[in-house]
Amino acid sequence: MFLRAGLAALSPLLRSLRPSPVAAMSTGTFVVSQPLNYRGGARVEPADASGRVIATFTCSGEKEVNLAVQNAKAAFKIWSQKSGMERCRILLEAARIIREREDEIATMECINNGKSIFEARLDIDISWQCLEYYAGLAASMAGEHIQLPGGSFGYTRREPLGVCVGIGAWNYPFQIASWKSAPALACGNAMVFKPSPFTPVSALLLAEIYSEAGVPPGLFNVVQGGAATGQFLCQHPDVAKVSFTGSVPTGMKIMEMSAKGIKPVTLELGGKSPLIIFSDCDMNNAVKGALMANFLTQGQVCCNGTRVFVQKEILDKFTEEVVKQTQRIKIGDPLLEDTRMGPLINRPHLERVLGFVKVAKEQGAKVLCGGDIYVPEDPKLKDGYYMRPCVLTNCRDDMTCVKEEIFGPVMSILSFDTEAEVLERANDTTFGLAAGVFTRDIQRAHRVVAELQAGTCFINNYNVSPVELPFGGYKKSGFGRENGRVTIEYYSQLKTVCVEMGDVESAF
Ligand SMILES: NC(=O)C1=CN([C@@H]2O[C@H](COP(=O)(O)OP(=O)(O)OC[C@H]3O[C@@H](n4cnc5c(N)ncnc54)[C@H](O)[C@@H]3O)[C@@H](O)[C@H]2O)C=CC1
Ligand SMILES: C[N+](C)(C)CCCC(=O)O
Repeated sequence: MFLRAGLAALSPLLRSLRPSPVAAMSTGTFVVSQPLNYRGGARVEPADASGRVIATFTCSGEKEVNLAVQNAKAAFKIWSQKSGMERCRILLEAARIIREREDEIATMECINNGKSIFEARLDIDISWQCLEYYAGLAASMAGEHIQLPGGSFGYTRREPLGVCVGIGAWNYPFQIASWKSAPALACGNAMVFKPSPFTPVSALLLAEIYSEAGVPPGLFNVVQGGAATGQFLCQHPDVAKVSFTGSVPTGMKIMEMSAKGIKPVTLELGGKSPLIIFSDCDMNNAVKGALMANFLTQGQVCCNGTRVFVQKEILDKFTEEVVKQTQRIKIGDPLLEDTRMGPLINRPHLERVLGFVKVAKEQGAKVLCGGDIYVPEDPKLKDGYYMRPCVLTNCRDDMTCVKEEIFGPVMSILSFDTEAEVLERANDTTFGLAAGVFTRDIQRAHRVVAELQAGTCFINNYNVSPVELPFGGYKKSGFGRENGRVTIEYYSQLKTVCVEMGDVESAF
């Protein structure tokens, strides 16, 4: 059931883990027959005899989760003893292999998720850059030395946490596995990663690449499954930390389970981010920014700027240009070079997104383009989950399409008069993942982002993600950060060592 959904754009079947070379037209079929768990440095079938079979993979149960954690514990003993430089070399080698195999991995990701091959390549670039970045930081992880009276002193050691769990969403499968594992491994941890059951195949490639690069067997393991498998992982007593990307309701459950074991969590959850376009913006860039903020990965992006606030003076011109460019987006077979939008992740999600458009119309919004099913000319793709990207206008702040995360290609345009007014409206949400502002006035740009309640803000661009910059949310969009130097702190702990150089002055 799950797997069919993830690959439905091309075929419900999976044939071989290595995709056949892609010519001008997609073959439309893809079948995986190799095991999709990775434990102790090799592909394995889950040990659970009674596991529930979903398409071609078996959900991992408690026994398999235990085995994966045991393998990770054993590898942690070896890995955590290595110097930062040793870890750096291996991570750099893994980054090099990803780069070398970029086309193969991108093709796999495209089939895995349905995003265009063009975008999948960008995801793979960001992934190897993330490994390179944390490889570079591995050797500089250090504590401090603190002088105390009488020649005594203290020092701190930055130590790994142990076995970390990564639980991924389906929108950026390979990238999420990289964003979680690269800092974890750089800090000396081991990881058990559970991909979304909708996109199970690409994390395995990362596991094999880590092994090929020289990590000890068991350092990075993949267990397949859904909520039940995720729960076994979160509740496992030997798991030291959970890093999660997904929806707010699941994030709450993860936090609850982790609380019982006093485990730190990183939560990268959803959003309903504002993008504010002032009348003094560079119009071309603002229009491009609005498309970047809404239509990557078929709009299924947590940090998308889906509430586009446009200052009244330029509303008509901006809207006209956005609609023109949205209508030009090439939808279709994601494996073709000129495609920019593939299918949504599965049928229920497509119906959910179309449902949001329907409600928007009922509540008075006007559909300027798209918002309906798209049937590609290629007969092999006619049952795919395609929809045309949608631009809504006449929106009000109280409409469902403006309040709730749609997670699809639906942009809501709202108009505003003043800076103070737009700030209040932009912040009037329980989410706080990202926000953006387009203006030529630099004072205003910085003043506005200082007031925006969001963990990641963009000035005069949107949805770029250099790995050097921390990424994460405020409010219900979660906490903890991914990427950037700060993430080292989320995958390590500080030990204080107090050293006495004199005699013990006893109170007794
Ligand atoms: N922040 C983001 O990037 C994402 C947000 N979403 C939002 O969530 C909605 C639903 O998408 P889903 O894939 O169903 O997200 P989800 O939050 O249910 O699942 C994300 C991951 O958590 C796992 N999981 C689910 N329940 C769990 C539990 N009780 N314990 C441990 N792990 C558990 C899933 O198997 C998956 O690997 C989307 O429509 C979208 O609104 C979805 C994907 C990514
Ligand atoms: C790469 N980027 C910034 C477009 C999205 C990354 C966050 C996500 O997992 O949705």
